[in-house]
Parts: sequence; structure tokens; C-alpha cells
Amino acid sequence: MKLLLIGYGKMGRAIEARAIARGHQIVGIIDPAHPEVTIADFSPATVDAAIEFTHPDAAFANVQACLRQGLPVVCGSTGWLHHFPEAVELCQQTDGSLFYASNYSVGVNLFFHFNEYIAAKMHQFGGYDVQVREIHHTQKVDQPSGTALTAAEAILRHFPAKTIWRNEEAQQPNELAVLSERTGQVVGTHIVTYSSDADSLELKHEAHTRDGFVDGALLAAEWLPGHQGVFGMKDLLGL
Ligand SMILES: NC(=O)C1=CN([C@@H]2O[C@H](COP(=O)(O)OP(=O)(O)OC[C@H]3O[C@@H](n4cnc5c(N)ncnc54)[C@H](OP(=O)(O)O)[C@@H]3O)[C@@H](O)[C@H]2O)C=CC1
Ligand SMILES: O=C(O)C1=N[C@H](C(=O)O)C[C@H](O)C1
Repeated sequence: MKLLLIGYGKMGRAIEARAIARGHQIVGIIDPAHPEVTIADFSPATVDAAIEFTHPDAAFANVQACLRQGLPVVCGSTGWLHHFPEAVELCQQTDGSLFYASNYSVGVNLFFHFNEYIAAKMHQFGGYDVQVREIHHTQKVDQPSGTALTAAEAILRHFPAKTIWRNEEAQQPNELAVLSERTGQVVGTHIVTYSSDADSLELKHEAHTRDGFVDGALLAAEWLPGHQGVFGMKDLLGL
């Protein structure tokens, strides 16, 4: 496949290496260090899919540019989802292809799946409180992490005792604490803890390397061309 990389940081470089090893061709790299190359230079004739891992402030404009150019786009950037409804609308208007996941690792998507199940059961049986924690490297600019927010939003949907999340300790019983920690080079750890006076149940995902994110993003890029609309890992993995 002919891939356009948007963002050439930790994820962009790791995706480049893995993509080439899988036989793909990198036809362009969009990087602030080379402002002369822009998304507008590419078209469906030259690109099968774009893969976007940049920055919360840059992602939406990049997704818009891809959709306007008719490029299927796989986006992994976090911290821009307040614009997601606009991205969905533009995707519909342009008959485009957009794939988004706050976390591309298969393990995390199973973690999301089981978290939804457990949240619903905990609500049904009662007696438990719940908290989300995420730990990442100190270069991460957004908090809470996109992954923690996906897990928190699922808890709000399936565990109605929690109606709102906050990025600190809960002050009221209806508040879901989503706690963030930044330390060292931690790739990404997410923990959901359900606790009662009697016992605790912890669901934990710990990324050891970025390989899981990279492989998932490449799988999405291989799958997306030919699929029109807005998709996520549930579509790809059949969850
Ligand atoms: N969904 C998932 O599975 C995962 C998501 N992420 C998310 O992906 C994003 C990137 O992560 P990561 O690679 O670790 O971050 P890095 O900071 O290592 O890399 C981001 C890169 O994007 C560049 N950049 C900034 N603005 C633009 C722009 N307008 N166009 C093109 N490139 C730009 C930066 O350049 P410069 O430094 O010059 O500004 C930098 O090289 C984050 O939002 C992170 O949360 C990360 C891992 C997994
Ligand atoms: O910035 C990161 O590194 C990561 N970001 C994503 C997030 O915000 O959830 C995914 C992963 O945890 C790594």
C-alpha cells in the first residue's frame, strides 16, 4: 500500500519502520520540520491511506485536510475529540473514510470490551464504587489520556450511579475519578478499579512497547480503503 504519514514523532517513526517491514511504501511524510510538504500535495492517485499521529491541536485540521483531498485517514491522535462531530459531518459530506481509535492495541480494545460488561454487571448487582487511573511518560501533553476517557465514557453509559468524570479525586458519589500520573518513559498503563467494603476487582492494561499501537494502526490502514464512513476498532475486530 501507498501510505502517507502525518506526524513523524514516536508513533510516526515506529509506524514507518513496521510499514516498510510489511511491504508498504511510504509516499510522503507530513512533519513541521518540512513545511514545504503538505497534505494538499497528495490525492487518491498517490495515496491509499494516511496515518495521523500528531498533537491534540493539529489532529482535526489534518483529518479535515485528508477528507477534503479524498484520502482515507486513520487517526490516532488524542485530545481533539471535541471536534469529532464536525469530522463525522465532513466525512459524510465528502463520502470519505475516517478511522479513529483512542488506542489501537488489540489488548486495550479487549480491556474496553470487558470494562463495558463489568460496568453493566456492577450496576446491576450494586455495592461497588469505580475509579479510572492512567500512567504515561512525561512527554505526553494531554490528560486524561484518550484511552482513559474512552473507558470513563463507557462507565458513564453503563454504570448510571456515575454521571460525570473529573480528572482528580471524586468529591461527590456521582463523580467518576479519572486520575492521571506522568512518570519516566511509561508507554501507557490503564487501570479500572471497582471496589466495595468486601472486595476489589481491577482491570489493568499495561503496554510494554508501542508495537501494539503500531500494528493496530497498520491493520486499520490496510482495512480502511473501500470502506466509506466513520469506523473504529469494534468494526475492525468484530467486538
Ligand atoms: N491511538 C493510539 O493508539 C495512540 C495514540 N497516541 C497519540 O498520538 C499522538 C502522537 O503521539 P506520539 O507520536 O507519541 O507524539 P510525539 O510528540 O512523539 O510526535 C508527534 C509529532 O507530531 C508532530 N506534529 C505536530 N503538529 C503537527 C502537524 N500539524 N502536522 C504534522 N505533524 C505535526 C510533532 O512535531 P514537532 O515535535 O515538531 O511539533 C511530532 O513530531 C498523541 O496525541 C498521542 O496521545 C500515541 C500512541 C498510541
Ligand atoms: O501519548 C501516548 O503515548 C499514548 N496516548 C494514547 C492515549 O492518550 O490514550 C494511547 C496510549 O496510551 C499512548
